[in-house]
Amino acid sequence: MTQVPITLAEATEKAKELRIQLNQYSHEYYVADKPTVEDYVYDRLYQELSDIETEYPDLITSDSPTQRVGGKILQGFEKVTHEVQMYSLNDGFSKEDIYDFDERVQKLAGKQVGYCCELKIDGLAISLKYENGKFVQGATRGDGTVGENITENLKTVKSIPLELKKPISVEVRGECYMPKQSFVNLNKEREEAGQDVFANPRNAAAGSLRQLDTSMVAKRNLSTFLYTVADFGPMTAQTQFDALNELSEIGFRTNPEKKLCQNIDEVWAYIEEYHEKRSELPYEIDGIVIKTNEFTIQDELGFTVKAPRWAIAYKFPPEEAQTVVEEIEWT
Ligand SMILES: NC(=O)c1cnc(OC2CCCC2)nc1N
Repeated sequence: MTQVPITLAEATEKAKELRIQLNQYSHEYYVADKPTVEDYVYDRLYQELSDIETEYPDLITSDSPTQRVGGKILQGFEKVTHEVQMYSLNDGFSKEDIYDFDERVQKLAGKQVGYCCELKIDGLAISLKYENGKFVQGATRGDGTVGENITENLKTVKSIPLELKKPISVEVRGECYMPKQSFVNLNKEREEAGQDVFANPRNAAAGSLRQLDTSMVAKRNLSTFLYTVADFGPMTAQTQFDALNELSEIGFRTNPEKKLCQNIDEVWAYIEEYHEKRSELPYEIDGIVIKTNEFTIQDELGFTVKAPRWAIAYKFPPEEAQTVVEEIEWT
């Protein structure tokens, strides 16, 4: 047990200092993927904060790192109506589909347009709402109009900031996913415990977010990549590429592999590049998402009932079953 400051005033000051320091270390590790301290440094400061909060429970704040471990047992998930519909994507399966998409876009836009290309993360679409910089609501996509309130579960996902770098009110959307290695470890644990294993990381992420015991979610090492701004608040980006950078600046985790392509040939080259690199990535992708970069063009092209006209998802052919080469024990 570390020495707990004797006065409430000292404890209040020390708790605030520790929260800021721990949240910074957590951002570096879980959002920026650039940790600057060893785990034991984090753990020691965490223990100090936890001791102070145990001594002075009134000092616990919603953005304290101690709140990430969950521990609530939920009765169920309330419904949430998305003010801005969460659209799905039209799919393309061939080079021809992608070139046809480009032809349609150029015809509608009346000019050559640039595209923002993003890896298509194979997870679960989520929506995150912030008021004055504080995380206030997290929800699943559901049918695009009505989803489920999974705020308590998403609070345990370390890459989701509980407080933004600016006290702004925005709604953002992205993918919650389980890294490949976490999926392998989880299935190994489940197999050893005689439980059913998950078929793929996407199902494992979905199953984890449906847990009613939030401490279970905290242990599943889920992560996120954010890619859409539904309510811009004071955000100023005028293109998708800039929006991704702005999301990162205010504290969200975004995927670093994005590329701004000047024409569809560059888009196709990007698709081939990441079809090659797919197996090396620490998370599963099932394709590439191609979006017209300028928001003015997106506004011009608009949406069909279910999907934007200004985007298409190129789906990779299903991965050949990985032939696992068993290590032959040579006697
Ligand atoms: N799974 C993904 O990685 C992904 C999915 N969707 C989108 O954008 C859609 C969202 C609504 C209109 C375009 N982008 C992505 N990167």
